[in-house]
Amino acid sequence: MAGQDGSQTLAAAAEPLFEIRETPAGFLGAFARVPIARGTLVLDDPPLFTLDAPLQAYLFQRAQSGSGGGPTPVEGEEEEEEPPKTLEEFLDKAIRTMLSWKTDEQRKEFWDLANTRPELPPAYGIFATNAVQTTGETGGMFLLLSRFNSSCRPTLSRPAWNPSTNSTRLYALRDISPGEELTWTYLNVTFEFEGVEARKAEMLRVFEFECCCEACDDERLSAEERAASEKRLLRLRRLKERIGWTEEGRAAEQTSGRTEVLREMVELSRQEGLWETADRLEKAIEQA
Ligand SMILES: C[S@@+](CC[C@H](N)C(=O)[O-])C[C@H]1O[C@@H](n2cnc3c(N)ncnc32)[C@H](O)[C@@H]1O
Repeated sequence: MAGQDGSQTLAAAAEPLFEIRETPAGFLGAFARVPIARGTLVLDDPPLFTLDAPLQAYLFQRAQSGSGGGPTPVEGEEEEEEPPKTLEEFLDKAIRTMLSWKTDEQRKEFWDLANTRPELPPAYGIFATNAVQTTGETGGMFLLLSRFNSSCRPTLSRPAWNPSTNSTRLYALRDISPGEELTWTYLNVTFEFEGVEARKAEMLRVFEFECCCEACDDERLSAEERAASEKRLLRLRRLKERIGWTEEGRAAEQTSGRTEVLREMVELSRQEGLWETADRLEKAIEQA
């Protein structure tokens, strides 16, 4: 797909790190083209535009109350269109305005993105399907990041907004082989659930899709692997409860056996493919 490979993102790399192509599930995703070492900056993507939700809600309210949603139009440039009746229509219009400032190619790439929210006005539907938080309640629309799928065993870190480069970044959590899918976890709490079904239900509730990643899809996971995964997740959850992560729990951090519990959690996280969790737990051991 034109303009949708890693060469755009990391111009310094000798070869593009990834390509965008169809996944076995039939939608698009990002795949490693070359071996990628753990810790590599895989994506550094500036937003096409951002949308500040509270500001937009405020402007919509102002427009509704008749105090105007923007500057007073000059003679001959009054709005001819019907004013938006709902916040969704208002946001859709704001997005279309921002798109009008972009190039034809950028607009095309935006309109080609996935839209799993057909109940919404179309530009806002694309935004709702793909946007990722930058800071506070601001959502960023990223043309490349939007092609990266979710996995409950992600190969990449969660998007980190970098205010100095005005871009969001993804790093490799482990060594990645050519052909492997590059994913991050849309849900940040992969072992907070009473098993895989509860996690899938939460994905459906929050993101409105049935997760078919390698950790969730029964077609990609044997019954034994699934049972082992369930067992690990449950054990992780129990151990986490035992040592506690609240301020209260921290007070009890030095209780005997805590380091052993953390070590067991690191091992279980690695076996489960939760590399970021394993790293965080290792840091906690170092700091103890
Ligand atoms: C940000 S887009 C990712 C790229 C998208 N697959 C595409 O074709 O452009 C998010 C959408 O991709 C799909 N998706 C991402 N991760 C998924 C997963 N683990 N299981 C099922 N669908 C997923 C969902 O439809 C979701 O709304």
